[in-house]
This record gives sequence, C-alpha cells and structure tokens, in this order.
Amino acid sequence: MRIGFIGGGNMASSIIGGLVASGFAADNIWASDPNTESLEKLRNVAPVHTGSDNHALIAAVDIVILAVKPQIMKMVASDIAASVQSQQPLLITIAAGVTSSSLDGWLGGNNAIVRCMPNTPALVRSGATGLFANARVSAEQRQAAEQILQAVGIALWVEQEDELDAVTAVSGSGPAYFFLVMEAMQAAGTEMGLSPEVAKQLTLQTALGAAQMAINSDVDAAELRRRVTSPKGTTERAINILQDGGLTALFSQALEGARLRAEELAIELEGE
Ligand SMILES: NC(=O)C1=CN([C@@H]2O[C@H](COP(=O)(O)OP(=O)(O)OC[C@H]3O[C@@H](n4cnc5c(N)ncnc54)[C@H](OP(=O)(O)O)[C@@H]3O)[C@@H](O)[C@H]2O)C=CC1
Ligand SMILES: O=C(O)[C@@H]1CCC=N1
Repeated sequence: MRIGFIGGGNMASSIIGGLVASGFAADNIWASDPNTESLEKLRNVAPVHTGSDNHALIAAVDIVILAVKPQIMKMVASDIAASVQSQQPLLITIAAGVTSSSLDGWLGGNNAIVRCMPNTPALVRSGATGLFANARVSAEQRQAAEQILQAVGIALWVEQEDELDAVTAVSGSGPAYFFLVMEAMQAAGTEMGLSPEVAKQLTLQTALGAAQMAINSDVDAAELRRRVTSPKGTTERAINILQDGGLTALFSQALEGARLRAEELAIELEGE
C-alpha cells in the first residue's frame, strides 16, 4: 500500500508520524506541498518521499490523502482532476466541511472517496477519527482507510455524512478544549504559588491519569468524578463553582458552535 499526502502541514505530519511509529514503512509514503519548510519538517518526522508536484504524487501511489485547508480544496481538486480520473486512486479527505459530493464534483465525478475527521493526537498514536465512505468505495478500500487511521488511534465509521460535523465538534476540535483546560489549570496553580514547572507537570499528569482511568474503567466519567468528590471536601467546592458558572451548558454551546461552523463551511465551500 503506497500512500500519498497532498498538503504536508500539521495534520499530514501527525498522521505520518503515527503511521511510521506503528511500523508503516516511510519508503511507502509520499507528500507533496509547495511549502518547502513544511516538507523539511515532514522529513524530520520520517524519511518520506517529498516533492511539490501533486500529479507526480498521484502517479506514484494507490491512496491519496487530501490534507490541504478546506478553502483551497476546490482549487487543488480541480487541478488534479485529470490525474485522479486516469489513476482512480482511493481518495481520503480530512478537510473540515468539504462534503464528499462537492469533492467528487471538483474531481470530475465517480470517485471512491472516504471522508474522515481525524485529530492531532494521531501524532502520538492516540488519535480519534470518524470516517464516512461514499457509494463508490469498495469493501477492500474501506478496510485500507480504516487500517491507516487505526494505525494512529481509534477509527469509527458513521452511517450519515452529516454526523461528521458532530465528530468535528467533539474530537476534531476536541484536543483544543482539553489544552485550554490545561492552560487554565496551570495558570491557576501558578497564581496560587506553585512554580510554573510544577503546576505544568501536576496538570499534565492529572490529565493523563484521568483519561487513562476513564478509558480503563467499567464505570462512567460521572461516577469517577463522584469518587474524587468527598462530601463537603475540596473537589465539591471546585465542582460547584464550575457548575454554577454554567460549564456544562457552555460546553454544549461551544460544541454546537463548532458543529454549526462545520455545516457553514460546507455551504460556503459548495457555493464557491
Ligand atoms: N489541525 C487539525 O487539528 C485538524 C485539521 N483537519 C483538516 O486538515 C486539513 C489540513 O489542516 P492542517 O494540517 O492543520 O493545515 P496546514 O496549513 O498545516 O497544512 C496544509 C498544507 O497544505 C499546503 N498547501 C497549500 N497549497 C497546496 C497545494 N496546492 N498542494 C499541496 N499542498 C498545498 C500548505 O502550504 P502553505 O502553508 O504554503 O499554504 C500547508 O503546508 C484541513 O483541511 C483541516 O480542516 C482535520 C482534523 C484536525
Ligand atoms: O479548526 C478547524 O477547523 C480544524 C478542524 C478540526 C480541527 N481543526
């Protein structure tokens, strides 16, 4: 299986890093990008084939992963349409808000397309990806797409393409929410007199421990939270302040905002 990335930025780098760490040969990975700095960073992640010619990349691989920004996807897709029509690779798009039907149209039609929404923890093989396959994708191609994304974390199929907007809100953008919580906890610890380094280490280890416990536990997050919360204790005070401040409703609004933005992006991009 030879895989080519069109767009060698942050996400391509995360997925390539994860693939190679999982044992996939760097020699079977191609990346093309006009930005020589991005390509240099990629080569520091793994010794993959790099270049700036998207057509040459398509000729070299079996699977093309489209990893450019949503706003330039139409331009990039229109430019490679002839090569895609002649080579008929499996196409995997990771762009937020670009629907499989828009992409298929820009690429000249009748293409096998897997649309997915990964996240940056793919770099450390802890990614979470939602996938959707259009009707042209064969069972073998589905398996290949799943294998690539599973090499860098968990990969879950959705039945309806619009579910990917919710996946984007939960796990695509999700790492940023946890990073924000980490920033806020580190800052609060420092304000209370801990050194920045100690506040940082305690925060990060706590995040890791909480996630590991939640993944390994047979009880849900609410029960794990209750087990930390002693009656009339310190956690109870903190949780009450967070809940009185509307944290749960705020998360609901924030994720709905992200989902709506994904929907808007699709409409904006279709209209271009
Ligand atoms: N970042 C994230 O957490 C996630 C991102 N995504 C999706 O992944 C996609 C990529 O995002 P991200 O990696 O963050 O973006 P980046 O900007 O880091 O990477 C995109 C790369 O594509 C390059 N590029 C521009 N034009 C072309 C072209 N014609 N041919 C090939 N490459 C080109 C860019 O170069 P230059 O810098 O010169 O423009 C850049 O290096 C987006 O569509 C995004 O929606 C999905 C899930 C999570
Ligand atoms: O913020 C964004 O639009 C992209 C999609 C999910 C994560 N980053």
